[in-house]
Amino acid sequence: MNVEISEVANLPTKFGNFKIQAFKEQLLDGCYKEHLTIFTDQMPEVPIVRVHSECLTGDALGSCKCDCGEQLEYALHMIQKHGGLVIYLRQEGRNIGLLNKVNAYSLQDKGLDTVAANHQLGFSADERTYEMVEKVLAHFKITKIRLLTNNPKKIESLKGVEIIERLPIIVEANPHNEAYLQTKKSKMGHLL
Ligand SMILES: Nc1nc2c(ncn2[C@@H]2O[C@H](COP(=O)(O)OP(=O)(O)OP(=O)(O)O)[C@@H](O)[C@H]2O)c(=O)[nH]1
Ligand SMILES: [Zn+2]
Repeated sequence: MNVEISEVANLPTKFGNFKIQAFKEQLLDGCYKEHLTIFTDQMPEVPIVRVHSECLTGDALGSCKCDCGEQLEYALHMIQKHGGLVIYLRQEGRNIGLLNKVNAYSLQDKGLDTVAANHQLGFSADERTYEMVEKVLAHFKITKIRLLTNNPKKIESLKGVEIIERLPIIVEANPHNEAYLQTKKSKMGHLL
């Protein structure tokens, strides 16, 4: 995997002061994906790590259809308090991309759930991979983590690191994401 790594820069936020560093992943087809790490100056020996997948609608637009935006805020808050890092992976729509995610949302408007909509479009329920996480953690010389997730598949998929503890990342449901969260629990095995 060919990865270009940026310098470290300061990022003051409403959650406190962080550092950021970008990782540009060269893909086989000549395209690239730019990921971001957001981390604290002080890092405990076993830091809290959140592997967050891009959700433009949830992270930036305040969408109520999912729990992504609130999970990101929770993660930044936790990391600011206890030390650690967020690995923000550009795997929009569980890696089907923004255009396909909007098509999936359109199918959900017609009654399909989040998994069935992906299948209808010819994708699996979750198309993400996590090789980048191994690369990032090696860069930070992190070998043991406390992982913020409810997703058992994510825990299984992370290689090259010892997950000392899983920390739940549960945010309150709302009328728009109740069915989505239920599907994540029943069809994708999320620990909700
Ligand atoms: N294809 C698709 N992607 C979605 C949908 N809703 C959210 N996403 C994407 O799902 C990703 C987040 O995954 P989640 O399944 O919510 O959570 P997770 O990261 O697997 O698990 P946690 O670590 O517990 O949060 C982001 O990339 C979102 O863009 C949807 O209805 N369809
Ligand atoms: Zn989302």
